[in-house]
Amino acid sequence: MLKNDRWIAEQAAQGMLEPFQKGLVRHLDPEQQARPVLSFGCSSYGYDLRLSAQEFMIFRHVPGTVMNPKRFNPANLEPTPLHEDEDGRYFILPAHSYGLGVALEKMRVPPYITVICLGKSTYARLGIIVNTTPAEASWEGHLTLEFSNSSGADCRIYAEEGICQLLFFEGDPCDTTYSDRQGKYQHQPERVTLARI
Ligand SMILES: O=c1ccn([C@H]2C[C@H](O)[C@@H](COP(=O)(O)OP(=O)(O)OP(=O)(O)O)O2)c(=O)[nH]1
Repeated sequence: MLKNDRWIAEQAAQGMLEPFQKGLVRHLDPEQQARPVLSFGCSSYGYDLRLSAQEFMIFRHVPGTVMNPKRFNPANLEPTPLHEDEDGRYFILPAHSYGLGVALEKMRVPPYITVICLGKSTYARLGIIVNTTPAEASWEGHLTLEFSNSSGADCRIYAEEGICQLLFFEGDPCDTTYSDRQGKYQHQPERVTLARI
């Protein structure tokens, strides 16, 4: 079953999401409608995560090499700077490129839950595709987030604002959780975690 806002708030109080924002935030100063932000926080049946300002990396071609998921070469990734102006803090994902960021929130997935991560409509309308795969039962840490800019224009990706939406699905109890099998991506810090084998 897809879990609702009440359940998400109850679980967040027990550590599922830190920090937790009850209700969707659309302005940093709601009183004055000052500085609109890409929305984040709890929605009816999901939670919109924020992108951390800590780090954003972009893939580049290293001449003469082919990427190998069994031997990932960190030289294929280049950190990109954080910019700031009156609209907020942001990274730039160039046209037709692929980038990795990290979620600001720490997650602790309950043992009977699978979390699906999807994009936000506002970014989707600009050609940004979120490629994040499910977060598994009893996985803990900061999600590494994967983005493709499928458009022909460079795009701002705002830090500390909404970046993707989580859906929480309850399943029948499983025999072995991600924590039980000591998965290699357990306890990711608030930094981009590279592919491992
Ligand atoms: O985009 C993603 C997707 C998942 N995760 C985290 C949560 C998830 O529970 C864990 C492992 O993901 P998955 O099982 O898909 O990884 P795998 O490639 O199958 O590796 P493993 O052998 O550890 O399962 O990594 C991320 O940080 N970012």
